[in-house]
Amino acid sequence: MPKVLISDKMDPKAAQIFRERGVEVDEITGKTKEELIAIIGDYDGLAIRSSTKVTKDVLAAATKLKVVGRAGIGVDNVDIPAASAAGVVVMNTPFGNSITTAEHAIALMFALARQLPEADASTQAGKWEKNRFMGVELTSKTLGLIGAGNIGSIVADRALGLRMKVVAFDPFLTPERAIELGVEKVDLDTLLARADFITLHTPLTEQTRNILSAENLAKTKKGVRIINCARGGLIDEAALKAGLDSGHIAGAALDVFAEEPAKDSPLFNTPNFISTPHLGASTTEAQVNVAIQVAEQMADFLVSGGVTNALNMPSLSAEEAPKLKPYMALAEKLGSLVGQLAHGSISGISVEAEGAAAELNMKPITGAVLAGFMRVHSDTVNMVNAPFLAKERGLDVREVRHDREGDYHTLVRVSVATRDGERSVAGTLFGNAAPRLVELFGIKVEADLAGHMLYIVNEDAPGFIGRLGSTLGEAGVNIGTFHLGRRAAGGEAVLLLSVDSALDESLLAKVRQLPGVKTAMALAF
Ligand SMILES: NC(=O)C1=CN([C@@H]2O[C@H](COP(=O)(O)OP(=O)(O)OC[C@H]3O[C@@H](n4cnc5c(N)ncnc54)[C@H](O)[C@@H]3O)[C@@H](O)[C@H]2O)C=CC1
Ligand SMILES: O=C(O)C(=O)COP(=O)(O)O
Repeated sequence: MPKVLISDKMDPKAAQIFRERGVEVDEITGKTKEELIAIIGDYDGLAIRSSTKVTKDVLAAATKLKVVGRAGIGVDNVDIPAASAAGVVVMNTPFGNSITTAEHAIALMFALARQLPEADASTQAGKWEKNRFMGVELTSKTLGLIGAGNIGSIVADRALGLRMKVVAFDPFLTPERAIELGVEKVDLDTLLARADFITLHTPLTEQTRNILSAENLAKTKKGVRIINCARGGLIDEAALKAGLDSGHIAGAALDVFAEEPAKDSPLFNTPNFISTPHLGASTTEAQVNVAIQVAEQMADFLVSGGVTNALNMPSLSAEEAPKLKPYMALAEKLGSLVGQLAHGSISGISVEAEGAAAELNMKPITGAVLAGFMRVHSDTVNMVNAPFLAKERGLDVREVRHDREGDYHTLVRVSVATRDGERSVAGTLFGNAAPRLVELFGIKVEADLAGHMLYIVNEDAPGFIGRLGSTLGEAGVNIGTFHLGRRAAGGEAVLLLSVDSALDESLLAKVRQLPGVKTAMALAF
């Protein structure tokens, strides 16, 4: 039974769903990195929010880990390249808390416009300072939206409802989408110069880090009010403090900080500064949404191989997964076979699908081919990291679907480009379930690829099989299955034998000395 650790506070629905789906679950929150490292080796899945940092060290200790599920959106607390390299799928729940977070940004905008926290504190202190608090109206003001994705779009919609004008800076926002949203697409400098309020809704990336730098803050309109419900690193906090102190910035509301938990920020107690402790996603509704979604997605993956909302792997629905499973087993075996047989530098690999296979989602099939192919050289390769490793190694990967009718109802062919030309192997599924090799380097042969195997290329000549049988028998090697194929009578023949024990080099050397043998290799699946 797969086992998941929930390491951040999550709605109880998550644990309930895991259990209902046959996944064992432990909820242990508030662990330090060292404490997490000490226990993570026991788990197949890790369900987190923003507190748990899934670093390289944590991943290195997570020897069984297959999936990290983020009950929320931002995944800047997960080292995704390290997870990909370790073959761990990283998923998030991209929509479950977007409305809630957009509403928090709007709440902070109102709070800034009317100085609600200060007015509240003053009133409850018995001061009744009616003349101290003079707000601004939102109607007709310009809201500058940095990032017009899911949350930014909802913020824009609500702001338009408040009769604000919305200008948006987002390099990926198309003019058509801007029209659909009712916002004006502008460049960053224009936004900075025109906005009365600025709200940030981008992920934290190398491009967005410090997007409101000292230099950019200096370009804002005097009296601007700034809201950040996205990520702390987007704003230079020292420059923000200076802008508030000088009065250039009329107010700032931060839900997120460069360093969290933020316990003694220089911004604290600055007039017109409001803060909340990363509460953007904290509503009952959003937390139930993300808890259910993350648990469903992780259970799908751990129980049936379905992949949804993964950031480092193509999607594979829970309905598709069972259909694709035998194909992935076939693909992995074919990848492994070419990986073991094709020596020397390989510059490209192509995966072709014919018949029923051509109707399927090919990405997982290709991932499995690459995993099988590269696992020959490294034990840590799997479906998740194989495409990344292939890219890193400059391997040219192609996918081809044929709609022609072939000899088999379904066929997957894997070809590699080697120095000696293209080498290809092909396989089918018997009864839609059992992987079977049907072609090896242009020779028709039917074989299961399983366990220890002996691969021989020889000149087809009478008496060879008997001599081979005796050689193996004398060495105490029992033959399980025996598959033979040849180009033409008396021509080159291929033999694939499954044997009950591993073959050692001295036995292979003896086989190579048999008359007519060109190649003899041990294979393992
Ligand atoms: N405070 C909180 O509790 C929460 C914070 N968040 C944060 O909000 C962020 C945004 O969430 P979504 O809208 O769902 O993400 P999204 O991916 O739908 O939208 C992000 C937008 O930012 C844009 N973008 C990327 N690079 C940019 C750049 N250099 N300049 C301007 N725009 C750029 C993208 O094109 C995209 O449209 C998340 O990445 C997360 O960090 C999300 C949920 C809760
Ligand atoms: O979903 C996100 O990106 C968030 O920042 C929400 O964070 P949280 O789950 O509340 O720690």
